[in-house]
Amino acid sequence: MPEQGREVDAVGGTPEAAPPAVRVEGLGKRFGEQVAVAGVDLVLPAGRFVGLVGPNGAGKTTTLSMVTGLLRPDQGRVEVAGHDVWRDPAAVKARIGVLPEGLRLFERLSGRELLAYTGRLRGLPGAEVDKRATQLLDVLDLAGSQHKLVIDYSTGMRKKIGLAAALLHNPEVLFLDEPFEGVDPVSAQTIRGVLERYTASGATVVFSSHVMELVESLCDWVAVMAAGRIRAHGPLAEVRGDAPTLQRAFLELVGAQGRDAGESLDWLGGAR
Ligand SMILES: Nc1ncnc2c1ncn2[C@@H]1O[C@H](COP(=O)(O)OP(=O)(O)OP(=O)(O)O)[C@@H](O)[C@H]1O
Repeated sequence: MPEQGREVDAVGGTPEAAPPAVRVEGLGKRFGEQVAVAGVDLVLPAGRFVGLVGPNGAGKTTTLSMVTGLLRPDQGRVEVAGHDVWRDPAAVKARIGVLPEGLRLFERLSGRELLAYTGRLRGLPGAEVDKRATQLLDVLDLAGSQHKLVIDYSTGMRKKIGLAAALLHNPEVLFLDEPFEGVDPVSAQTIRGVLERYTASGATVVFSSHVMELVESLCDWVAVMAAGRIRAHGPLAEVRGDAPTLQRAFLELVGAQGRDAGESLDWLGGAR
């Protein structure tokens, strides 16, 4: 598939019996004249920490929205944990947790109430919801703010309560759009710990990010997207190839090496 760019590995040793966490075939979406996703084929094996990276406007959010059942594709199909997202949405939604971009929460609930409500919507028994909510609030350092209304939360606190809500039912696959944006370094470290523990238990995390160092240090599987297409995907080491860092490999893959870094802004800076 030359138009899909280089596929650097097969499914990475996942046993035949276990369905991949995500299987995407011929996925496409356009908004008027703008092609946001231009026919993506992608297989993400289960149990991995997957990073979806790409420049602004590459189509990451549109892809994640279609994969998680939030946006209907124009073409193609998506399976998550072996279930078709658009034919069997209830089965998929029971198995996934989502932290979308521009997270919309029930603003007039407190953090604790939001988790109680989410847990009950997920069909968990009340006592179990309370137990898990207490643990998540504690681990994510939100216990002190649990009775504050969500509308009064900071950006980072909103990410953390959104993450707690997405994890509450212990999903098989967790999708996170820019989970570390607006999160302070201490909280980022906490979130990392939670996610590492979660994937170590066999679950899958798929997250989008612009921060290559973060992706390099967290992920064992990477998909690089540009202009609506997958440029490369596979184990981190293979996508990085001979490049010294993922950042360098990324710049080469998306064709941004040597781009004019502001030389044309001859009026900027200097003496007035
Ligand atoms: N609702 C929409 N209406 C019109 N165009 C859209 C819409 N959503 C996305 N697009 C366009 O589709 C393309 C892909 O956008 P998308 O948000 O998926 O990119 P992204 O990789 O998530 O970018 P970023 O890293 O900046 O968040 C862009 O050109 C964007 O302008």
